[in-house]
Amino acid sequence: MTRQTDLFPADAAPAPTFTPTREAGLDRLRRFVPQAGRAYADMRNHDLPGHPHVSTLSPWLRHRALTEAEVCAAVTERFSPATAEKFLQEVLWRSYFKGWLERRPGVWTEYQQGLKAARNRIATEGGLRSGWEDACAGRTGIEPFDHWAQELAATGYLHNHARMWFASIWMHTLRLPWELGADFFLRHLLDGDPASNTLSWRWVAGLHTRGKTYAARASNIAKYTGDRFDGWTLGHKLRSAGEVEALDGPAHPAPRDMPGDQALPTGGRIGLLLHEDDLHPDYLLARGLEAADCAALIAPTDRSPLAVARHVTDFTFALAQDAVTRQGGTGPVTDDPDQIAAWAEGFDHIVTPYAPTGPLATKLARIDRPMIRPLRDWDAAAWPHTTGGFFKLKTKMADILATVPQDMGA
Ligand SMILES: Cc1cc2nc3c(=O)[nH]c(=O)nc-3n(C[C@H](O)[C@H](O)[C@H](O)COP(=O)(O)OP(=O)(O)OC[C@H]3O[C@@H](n4cnc5c(N)ncnc54)[C@H](O)[C@@H]3O)c2cc1C
Repeated sequence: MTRQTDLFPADAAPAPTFTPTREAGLDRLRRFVPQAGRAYADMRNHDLPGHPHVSTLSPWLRHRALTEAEVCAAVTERFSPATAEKFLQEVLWRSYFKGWLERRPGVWTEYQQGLKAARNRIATEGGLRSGWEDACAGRTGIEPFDHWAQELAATGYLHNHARMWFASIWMHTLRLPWELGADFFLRHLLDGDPASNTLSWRWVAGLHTRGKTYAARASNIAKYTGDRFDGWTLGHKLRSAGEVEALDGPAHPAPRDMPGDQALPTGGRIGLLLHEDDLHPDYLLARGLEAADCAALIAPTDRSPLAVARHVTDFTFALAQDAVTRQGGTGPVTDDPDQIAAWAEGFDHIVTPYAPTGPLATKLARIDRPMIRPLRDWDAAAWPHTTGGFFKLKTKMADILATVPQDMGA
């Protein structure tokens, strides 16, 4: 998936690879843990070749092939929560976005409508279309931006700081609709997530924290990329902070109620349906689930109306297959809800992890069959505090970490 070009010199540290198994995720976690304390707090903002200062765990976390609880457990076994606070907070950002969107599913629909409108515009506005094509292909002439576009397409991953700079340049300097940028990310990121991606793009646009936008600065890019890019030239190409304006949009909808937990059935033949949003049924097994078989539903191609990168579909499929195999399952691993419906006929009950707002939940809803959807303790603890800003959730970190043993089924 990676390629060598001027932007990927042969002597640079190799890009991380993402093997689609839980074992590979656990191995990445074991190697990262010693760095999750002060080293992470000091260095996490540096976007350097090989990404040595961050965990690169997101492709596994996004699909819950590794869970937030077990990642936090591994880190807090080594460091006190105070020493690892920065890292633990980043994991909580994921829970914040997942809960925020779950409580306001209309924002996902609004994004999809915005994307449709933006695609209509590129069908009729030639200038916009070529600007969008150049941005996706990494040929805008803005050197770091072009590098990140190519890095994303080649590796399926971008550092958080690069994502922020990229999104800012996309909408504030290139003046492209933010929804097209969010779509470009979703089509290529192995960790592409309806909540983290949509809400992060909205945050850079000034739509999440209303009126507060993020401006990419040349000096900041130069500093945190190890001076790989010429900051002086870049400074003349980027719109300055004073020229960057927050976008306007409708007010946030009021949060809907928390989803309830559901008890496991006490008898009958049970089929366990895993899915791309939760591939590790540790909490269900700990609650006493005894399933006769296991299958998995995925929806990577539903991330976008455009073609989703092959590395995304392959990764998602293989990770789901790995999860079913680990459970000794013989059921289908598929993006076809009809196949799942046919498999489900062999059982009295279907149990499936609660699926949050996004393409998978939409697909799951097309299966005309009642399902039991237990909620993870982690989500049950975090999501009630996602009705406002991140700060509210951050203050609940100790309570959320307290759910780790139940969530992991320890
Ligand atoms: C415009 C934009 C789009 C993004 N799109 C996605 C996306 O589609 N999917 C996704 O998982 N993350 C997304 N993020 C958040 C973040 O960039 C990635 O989670 C992070 O870079 C993943 O790399 P890592 O595993 O090395 O992170 P680490 O720094 O090692 O953090 C550990 C874990 O914490 C979580 N995390 C860290 N930072 C954030 C954050 N800012 N928001 C939410 N969760 C976070 C991730 O699960 C990550 O694996 C986006 C950020 C921006 C600015």
